[in-house]
Amino acid sequence: MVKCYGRIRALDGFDLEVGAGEVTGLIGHNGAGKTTFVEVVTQLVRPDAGELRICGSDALRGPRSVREMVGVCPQEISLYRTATVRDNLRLFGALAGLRRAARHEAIRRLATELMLESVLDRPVGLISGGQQRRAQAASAMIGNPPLLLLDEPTAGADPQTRAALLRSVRARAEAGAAVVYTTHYLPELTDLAATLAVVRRGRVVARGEQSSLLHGLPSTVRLRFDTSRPARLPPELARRAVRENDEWHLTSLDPPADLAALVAAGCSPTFVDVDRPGLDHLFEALGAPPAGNHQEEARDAG
Ligand SMILES: Nc1ncnc2c1ncn2[C@@H]1O[C@H](COP(=O)(O)OP(=O)(O)OP(=O)(O)O)[C@@H](O)[C@H]1O
Repeated sequence: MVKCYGRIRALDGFDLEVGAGEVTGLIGHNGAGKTTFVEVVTQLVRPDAGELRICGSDALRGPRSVREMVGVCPQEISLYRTATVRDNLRLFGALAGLRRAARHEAIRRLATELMLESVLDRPVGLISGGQQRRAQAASAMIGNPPLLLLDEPTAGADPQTRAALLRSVRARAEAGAAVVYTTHYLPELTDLAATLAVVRRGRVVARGEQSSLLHGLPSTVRLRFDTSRPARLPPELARRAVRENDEWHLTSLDPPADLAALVAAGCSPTFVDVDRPGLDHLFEALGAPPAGNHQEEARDAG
């Protein structure tokens, strides 16, 4: 798929397939093209080239019913602020083709699932940001669409809101929905057992299970030693270690082996913790520019 804005190639050969029941984490730096992809799938933006298939049907040229197969939770809250949460959900339920009784039941179920019962009859503009996020997610899920697109649904959410949203997303995937989940936060994708699609400069540059994409990337082993005696790391480890205040940070592909080597050299730490490789390591390994580098992305695209 291709989408250009003047000289910027926001999508430049973007190719992604997500199976029923699969949660795919769409990750990438700011400006990589994630939101543009979501906008194309929800038909807010028309691509310059490419095709979009939803449940096997051509969504760009097909009937409206194909477009109704997508539930979307955009980055910005897009509910009617003066209407109550219940009325918003009724409207989205009707748009998704639910009849009155089914709508009523779906609102009851989602309100429980997303902890919205106490605010159902309050105007959206008067509830908290976290409650608005949950209401937004409920509006995307109400018709049980086979494809769910969630663009940073937990941005700014407190732990309780985050947990409720993640539970709901998992339940939708277990019920068979294909879910595309955009986030800058890898632990959420671990909680969702999501596969990853790493986006860079308008295309998917890495795709697969988290474990396989993170395999072979180094961990950081954090070590502290008895402050009364100077730590003497074996030279092979010292080359890979940096000191930060009272901690040593050791880059390691095999933390157990490195710890064994430390102890064998008579250098026993008083504290050990291992930071597993995360998104930063993955981006680094893929050679992406530093986070938030809009200008570089835009310039390189031009
Ligand atoms: N309407 C538009 N007009 C011009 N350029 C645009 C428009 N929308 C997006 N772009 C450009 O397209 C590129 C991709 O933007 P997009 O918003 O898809 O990135 P993103 O991966 O969603 O970023 P973020 O993580 O910041 O949300 C960027 O260079 C952006 O500036």
